[in-house]
Amino acid sequence: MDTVKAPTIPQTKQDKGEYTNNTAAILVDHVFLSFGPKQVLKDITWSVPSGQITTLIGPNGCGKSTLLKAMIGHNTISEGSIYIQNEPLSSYTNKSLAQYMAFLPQVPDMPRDMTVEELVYCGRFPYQAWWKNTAQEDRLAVDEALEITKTSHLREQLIPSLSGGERQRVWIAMALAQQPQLLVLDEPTTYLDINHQFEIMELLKRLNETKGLTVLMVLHELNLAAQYSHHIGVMQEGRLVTTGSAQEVITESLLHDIFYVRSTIETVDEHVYVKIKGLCD
Ligand SMILES: Nc1ncnc2c1ncn2[C@@H]1O[C@H](COP(=O)(O)OP(=O)(O)OP(=O)(O)O)[C@@H](O)[C@H]1O
Repeated sequence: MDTVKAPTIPQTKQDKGEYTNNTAAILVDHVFLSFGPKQVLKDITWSVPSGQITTLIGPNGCGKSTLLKAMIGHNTISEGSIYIQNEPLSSYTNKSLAQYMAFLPQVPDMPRDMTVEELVYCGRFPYQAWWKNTAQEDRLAVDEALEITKTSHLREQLIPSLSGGERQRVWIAMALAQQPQLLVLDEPTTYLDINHQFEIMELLKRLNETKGLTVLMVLHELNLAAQYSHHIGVMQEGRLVTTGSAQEVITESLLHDIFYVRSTIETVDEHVYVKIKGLCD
């Protein structure tokens, strides 16, 4: 590992002592990213706290997926630095990174002729080596992942035959078989009905609470983001415009300025509920 350590990033929340660099799962330091002449990420500095659920929100095309992929090394940044657990991202091998984090893209490639069990076994790839027999550990990890995601009964079923909700749980099972400390998901509730959206959120919450899994995701549904996130980052036109708890971040004026909608925000027992009334005039 490289000896370069992550810098101290003065952000409002960190200044308040709410979390520190020591607990940063990922730290983004003055990151810029361009695709050809198009600058998509503009001077982003952010710390994703370990052991928490962090969500990135923002309008279509503002750069959320691009930032997410940059944070896990799938997009090459033009300027700035990214640190994973205080070590430069560049000091990780693909394998060591895959043992630390699992990534679920927005639309994962769908293997046509694989069963659920075979797919979940793919999550064990980072642990395989020719000199090691990991069969027993692999089986335990796969069984546990299937059990946690309530997909054991689907073991023998082919992936294309699953419903949207089942498929999403199976992808999460594959990610869990990877035994990551950090799970990164790009819009995990897309295409799911409201019941299955909550089911996925409850699963992530349970994993966070019982296994200490750090979760970083992109969500469009503001009520889910508000209800399930400890920490929220808001993007607009390639910039991270604000970060904080749902109560701090999700306000009527923010929804007006960022999404151009009129809303009412209600807080009940410290939970934030968003009611969208319509477009701004
Ligand atoms: N590989 C690429 N090459 C060129 N432009 C890209 C590439 N990937 C993303 N972009 C552009 O970068 C901008 C941000 O895209 P990104 O997917 O990060 O937005 P997003 O906030 O995740 O959007 P959405 O909410 O619609 O998924 C868009 O204008 C997109 O066209």
